Amino acid sequence: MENYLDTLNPQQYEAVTSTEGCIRVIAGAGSGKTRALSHRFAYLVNEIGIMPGNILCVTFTNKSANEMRQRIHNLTGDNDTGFISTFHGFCNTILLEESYAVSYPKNFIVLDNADIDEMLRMIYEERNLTLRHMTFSKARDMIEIVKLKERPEYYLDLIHMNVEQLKEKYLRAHTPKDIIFYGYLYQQKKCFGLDYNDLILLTLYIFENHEDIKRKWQEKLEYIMIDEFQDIDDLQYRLMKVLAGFHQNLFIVGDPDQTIYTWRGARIQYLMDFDREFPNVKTIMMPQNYRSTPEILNAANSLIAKNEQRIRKELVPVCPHGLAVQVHEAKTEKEEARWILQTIQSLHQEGIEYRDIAILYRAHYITRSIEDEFLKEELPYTIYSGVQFYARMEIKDALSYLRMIVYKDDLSFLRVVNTPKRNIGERRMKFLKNYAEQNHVSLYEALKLCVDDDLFKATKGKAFIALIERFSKEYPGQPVSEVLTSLLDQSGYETMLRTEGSQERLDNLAELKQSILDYEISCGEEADLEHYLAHIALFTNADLEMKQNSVKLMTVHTAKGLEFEHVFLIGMNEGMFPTKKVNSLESMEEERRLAFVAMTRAKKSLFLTESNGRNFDGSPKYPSRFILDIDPRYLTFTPPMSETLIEDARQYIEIHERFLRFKIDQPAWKAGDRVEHAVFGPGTIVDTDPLNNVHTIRFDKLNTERKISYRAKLKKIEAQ
Ligand SMILES: Nc1ncnc2c1ncn2[C@@H]1O[C@H](COP(=O)(O)OP(=O)(O)OP(=O)(O)O)[C@@H](O)[C@H]1O
Repeated sequence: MENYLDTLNPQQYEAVTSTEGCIRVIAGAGSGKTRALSHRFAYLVNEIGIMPGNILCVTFTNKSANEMRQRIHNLTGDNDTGFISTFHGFCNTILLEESYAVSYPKNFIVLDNADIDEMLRMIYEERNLTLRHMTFSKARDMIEIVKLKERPEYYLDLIHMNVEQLKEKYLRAHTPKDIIFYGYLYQQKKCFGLDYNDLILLTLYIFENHEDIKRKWQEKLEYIMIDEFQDIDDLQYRLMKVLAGFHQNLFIVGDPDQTIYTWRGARIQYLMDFDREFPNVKTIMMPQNYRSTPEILNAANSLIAKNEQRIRKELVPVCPHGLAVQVHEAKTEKEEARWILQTIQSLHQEGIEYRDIAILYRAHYITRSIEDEFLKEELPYTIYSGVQFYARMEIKDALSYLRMIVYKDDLSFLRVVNTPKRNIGERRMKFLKNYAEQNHVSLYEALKLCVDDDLFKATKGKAFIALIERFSKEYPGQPVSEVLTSLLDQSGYETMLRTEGSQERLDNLAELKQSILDYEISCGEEADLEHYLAHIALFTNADLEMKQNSVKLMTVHTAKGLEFEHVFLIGMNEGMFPTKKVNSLESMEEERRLAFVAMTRAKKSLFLTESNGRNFDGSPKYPSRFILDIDPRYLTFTPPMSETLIEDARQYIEIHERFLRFKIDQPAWKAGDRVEHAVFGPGTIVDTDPLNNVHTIRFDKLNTERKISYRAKLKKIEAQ
């Protein structure tokens, strides 16, 4: 049998066999990072004899964790694949053991967006807020920003305050922002719900305050490996440092050209400064690319070379030659979609499977015209990460039923008690809420205590309680997939969908059951219901298996880490890719890296498409600067682009670049600051919007507020 180590190139081999101390691998796209990581894990286990449970391998998504687990299983033959998870997933695992240290029960709930929305709904209802005050998605963003930036100590409230104290704080809040924020903390504490930030912060808190617990985990983790290190953020970095504090065996892999999460707090500096932060770091470079043809790599290399803030490195092709990268310019968006469809049809006629084709784009809205064409011609396609699969109504309902039989928590109760209808509508629910509040019991307990009252006579409350009690007793030891199947059947949920004729929803449930089966197979013994529920909130749409034989449509962010035989990168117009939102040179460089990530997903062929015409605001459409950045020797244009269009585009891009280069050398103003404007005189900053580079200022002499660009010179008026 071929030794698994023989499949590695010299750099990969070095990375795999350098086990002690701090190792940094700077690797290019498609250079076999995943291969290096999985083989290193296998090497530690097979050759050195390390126990898998003493290795932590951190991946960026659950999907990559699953893939990694599978690969490692194949290499080691061992069912115990140690800790392979995201940072959040790993904190979840730690908290399942240690949450008592912050007085949280073992059955805390990991909240996903839909849970948070459910809480927001309650808060809005209670405090008469409407979506006009803030949409749910803005409220979620606001909560995250407040947690990360404005009140980073918030978690101390969550840990030290009891429900009553948090409720006090919530009731005392009077601005919509405070009401929502404290309402959310109160709701969180009520059901011991934790969101992604809390998972990491609570873990860090426990480590900082409990030396024994910290030491236990540090000693356990003899080897730590981290993938996609270029996208690590502050909290994750802090956590990593603590975890590696004892054995100091840290292996990190990253590609500075693939940082695409700066907007979410990723700091590439951690990768670049790693050798200064840690002792005796060994750096290994992996430039060979095994994925793409030299034609694709030449084009990608010449694009990324345009970034100024960058360490120069080129991807070195290993694959044989293929076709040139094709650029297609269409007259309209509709024609662009039509061309894509026809090209896919002819690829298919040549024997290429639909599943090997991916369409990538910067933002979702662009898929509409593609979908129109595909639907007309019945070309099979799947959109990834549109509405999050796990956020779909029927999926949430099904998971809430599962959660209900384990946790009997209020959130799940609210979702399922009257779905299907059990005649427990608004009035009865209000009664239950009051009762629960006054008697300090959960809603489910309240129903159990009141079900014999007259108010509940005409309901199916009793049957619901019997169902939950029966399943609560019976689920331990049963496979999750079986529990779910009978629960959906006996609760009447599936019948309800069938009566409604919701075939799509039934199909989604079938998909969920399939994903649970896959989960059971990949997790082995750990696959009990509690474990499943503890991890489900961390799953995302991208984690679902991409099984169907259909063309895949997804954003470039979703495509990160994936590869496809044939890639169409579409909507390559100024304002779309790069997006309009770019407002600094740094974010333009991040945008270019994103285009680089997109191009390097392709193995055999790559098509870049764009269209003429006008944008929504009436301005003319230009081809993306990223197309013009690529050395034309590496592109074939079908049809050739008009010289005047290229000229106009270049002019537009030059002006835009000049604007981006314009340095804002102002002190950072904040709301409340008194400033002097050259024309309007003194005023007070009401708000500042760094995304659009604009302040809102109330000038003493004007009746209404003005939006003033960061470009305007302002002088500080010192307080008297
Ligand atoms: N030594 C090797 N010999 C042959 N093929 C290899 C070798 N190393 C990796 N490959 C192949 O190259 C491709 C890319 O590998 P992998 O997905 O591990 O890259 P990556 O560095 O994680 O990519 P990216 O960062 O772009 O997502 C895979 O198809 C893999 O099988």
